[in-house]
Amino acid sequence: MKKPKSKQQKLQSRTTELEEIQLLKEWTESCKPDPGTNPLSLPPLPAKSPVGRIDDNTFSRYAGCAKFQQLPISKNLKDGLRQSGFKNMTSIQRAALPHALCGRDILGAAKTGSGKSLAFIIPVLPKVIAKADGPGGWSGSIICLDKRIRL
Ligand SMILES: Nc1ncnc2c1ncn2[C@@H]1O[C@H](COP(=O)(O)OP(=O)(O)OP(=O)(O)O)[C@@H](O)[C@H]1O
Repeated sequence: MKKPKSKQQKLQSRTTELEEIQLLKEWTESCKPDPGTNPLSLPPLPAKSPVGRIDDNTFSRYAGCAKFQQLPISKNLKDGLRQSGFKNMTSIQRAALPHALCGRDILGAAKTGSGKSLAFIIPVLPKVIAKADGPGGWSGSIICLDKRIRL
């Protein structure tokens, strides 16, 4: 059984989490794709190119990247995706995620089973986690207008 974390350990891990959130914010902001552009028109990152912070003021490009591991999302989320077998993004994910992660509204359409769910869930999770301990708690809304709800 896992030993419960001490108060000190909990504080340390929350501090690390907040540092990561700050880093992801800087990364997301500094490499925003131009509004209205289609990330699918950009080439994927070369296979072995560095991901994340490259030097003090430079981060890797995430628009056009083809792998979840190249996105500015937390290590926990990347681990979860990898453990679930998600490695390469589908086209709708590649097109939507770079804009959605930097806070833009997206209107996307893609056929059934093309991976739309992860395209809208991944951008919501970091916001929910960042606000988990803040005032007002956390929330996210997903409005589904499909035949199950119209019943
Ligand atoms: N990048 C990916 N790599 C591999 N499998 C994926 C990926 N993204 C989603 N999937 C899988 O593809 C299947 C369909 O995904 P999902 O349900 O998100 O599609 P959808 O476009 O939202 O479908 P619907 O139109 O029915 O709502 C699921 O089994 C999901 O786990």
